Amino acid sequence: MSIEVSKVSKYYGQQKALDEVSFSIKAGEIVGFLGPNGAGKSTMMRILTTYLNANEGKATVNGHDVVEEQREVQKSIGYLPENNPLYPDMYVKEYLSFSADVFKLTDSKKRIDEVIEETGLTSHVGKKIQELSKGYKQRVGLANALLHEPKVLILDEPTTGLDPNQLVEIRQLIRKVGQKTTILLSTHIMQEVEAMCDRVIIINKGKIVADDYLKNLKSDAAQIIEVEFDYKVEPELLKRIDRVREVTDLVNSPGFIYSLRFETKEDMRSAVFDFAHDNELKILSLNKRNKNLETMFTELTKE
Ligand SMILES: Nc1ncnc2c1ncn2[C@@H]1O[C@H](COP(=O)(O)OP(=O)(O)OP(=O)(O)O)[C@@H](O)[C@H]1O
Repeated sequence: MSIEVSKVSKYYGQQKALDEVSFSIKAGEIVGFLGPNGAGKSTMMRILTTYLNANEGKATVNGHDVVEEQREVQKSIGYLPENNPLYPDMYVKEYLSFSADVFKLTDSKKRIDEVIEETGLTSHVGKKIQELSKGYKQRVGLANALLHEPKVLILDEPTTGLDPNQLVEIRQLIRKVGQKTTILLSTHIMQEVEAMCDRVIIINKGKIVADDYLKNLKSDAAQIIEVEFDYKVEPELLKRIDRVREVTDLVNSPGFIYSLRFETKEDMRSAVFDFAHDNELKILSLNKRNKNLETMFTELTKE
């Protein structure tokens, strides 16, 4: 296992930021660590990168204990912290050389050129970091995290503050890096996970509330049918349709539109047509969509 976390708890004073968190990540996986603000993502990442100690539980990275073998963990892990701390006055190459010295890399010149190439920084090496766009600053942060060829990369909200074009580029870069490296990345945006990850671990208020591969979560997704009738219908009546879980009267829309949520993979549109026929209603429009992962995330992390 690349990362193994077992019943880790962390307190800040009285506050429990992590509550018996357990998960394991196999070599080669790209895993999204998803949760709303304050869920405990950064705290977990700081524990894995040895910057913070847990109060209870055990965590290992590449088989090394994060408390007992900190040096070994640091050697085998690349970390891009939230807010990507860089030295704005340094030139890109100068900064990477400085980091390589800190890491005590041998043959650092060759390795620096490799990471510059890998992260698409070639045309920007002669620039000062402060002159770079946010997207290119993230590339420098990634290049820095990759310098010592870590087996595991930990990226804390790597795409925060990027514009849509930069977002696409950094996501592609992370996917590319993920072909050779195990990645755990945190975010509070579900689409982000869909764009980059094979698997998602959802954390809320310090507890893991879901941990699965995206392909499984997608196949479990329920369906939502939005239907417009020619007449007002009591939601209670709509709840009698077979397998309806929830009825929402979309009162803000013009017309009589209702959203019906079904917990089944079977296409339920014909049941809605039958309902309209039996109740002498006409269907003016009908729209079926699968419950997306965004909805699932909202449900799992609501107050
Ligand atoms: N140094 C600290 N001292 C006290 N409380 C802290 C400290 N760091 C984090 N916390 C609290 O612990 C909880 C978890 O915080 P953490 O930063 O790990 O969450 P997060 O999921 O990374 O959030 P965000 O997405 O906002 O970065 C929050 O309630 C936060 O206020």
